[in-house]
Amino acid sequence: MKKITIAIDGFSSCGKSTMAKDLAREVGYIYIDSGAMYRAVTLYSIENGIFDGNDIDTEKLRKEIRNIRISFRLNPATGRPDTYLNGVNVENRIRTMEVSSKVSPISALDFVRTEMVAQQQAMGKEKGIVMDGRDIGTTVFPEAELKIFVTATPEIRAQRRYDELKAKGQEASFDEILENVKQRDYIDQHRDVSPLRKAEDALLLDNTNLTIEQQKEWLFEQFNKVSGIQ
Ligand SMILES: Nc1ncnc2c1ncn2[C@@H]1O[C@H](COP(=O)(O)OP(=O)(O)O)[C@@H](O)[C@H]1O
Ligand SMILES: Nc1ccn([C@@H]2O[C@H](COP(=O)(O)OP(=O)(O)O)[C@@H](O)[C@H]2O)c(=O)n1
Repeated sequence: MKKITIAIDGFSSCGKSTMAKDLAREVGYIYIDSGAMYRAVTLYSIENGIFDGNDIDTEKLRKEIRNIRISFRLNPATGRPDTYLNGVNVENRIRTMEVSSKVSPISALDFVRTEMVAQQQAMGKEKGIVMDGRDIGTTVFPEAELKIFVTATPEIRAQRRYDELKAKGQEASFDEILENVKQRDYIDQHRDVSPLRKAEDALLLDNTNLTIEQQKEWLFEQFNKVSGIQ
């Protein structure tokens, strides 16, 4: 069967990467978490003096962006890819609230997006890829054969992220997470470059009332329909 490209976009913390990873593993495709790439650039910026409070030294980041190398390697213990920043595993460090609170302004910078989109398109050259993010169906792979746009209520999304952080033993406040989810949605939807929006040809999935298993089944059905006619 011919390999296709699958783009999964949508709002923060609604389950995009969970369904994308499951599908990729099942059908033997590559999975790329594009949000992890923006999070890695944000971590780099925090650790390299690019932030002064919430102010970003954009000129410094512009000079350094080409030296920020992001890659993914399978973690045999979890069976999932870990994110590497310049060769160092940063999977846990990119998931903190500090990174979450700074990632959307970094992602709004045009030169950051140009670099990340180029890296993402190179990763998907051979097809057989599932990528999730905010602009995959609109900008990174506008020709993707299967496009999904996922949403759920902000409260449900915040609860899911809260449960996840708690399960990992991280300090978390539900109110702070809800505020962050809403703030990121707003910035992501209103930025000038590649704002978060549903591609016209994307299928809409509201998974507020779906379990992980139900949404996985739904995605498989869509995959089988589309890949069957390629
Ligand atoms: N349908 C669902 N019901 C309950 N929890 C879910 C569902 N889908 C995903 N989750 C959980 O919600 C959290 C956020 O999911 P994730 O896939 O990381 O979202 P996203 O990639 O959209 O930010 C994870 O802890 C995941 O296990
Ligand atoms: N393709 C993408 C993916 C993420 N992002 C940015 O990166 C942030 C983190 O993405 P993420 O997918 O890790 O977000 P979560 O919903 O998983 O928390 C988003 O809020 C966006 O600001 C983006 O701009 N474009």
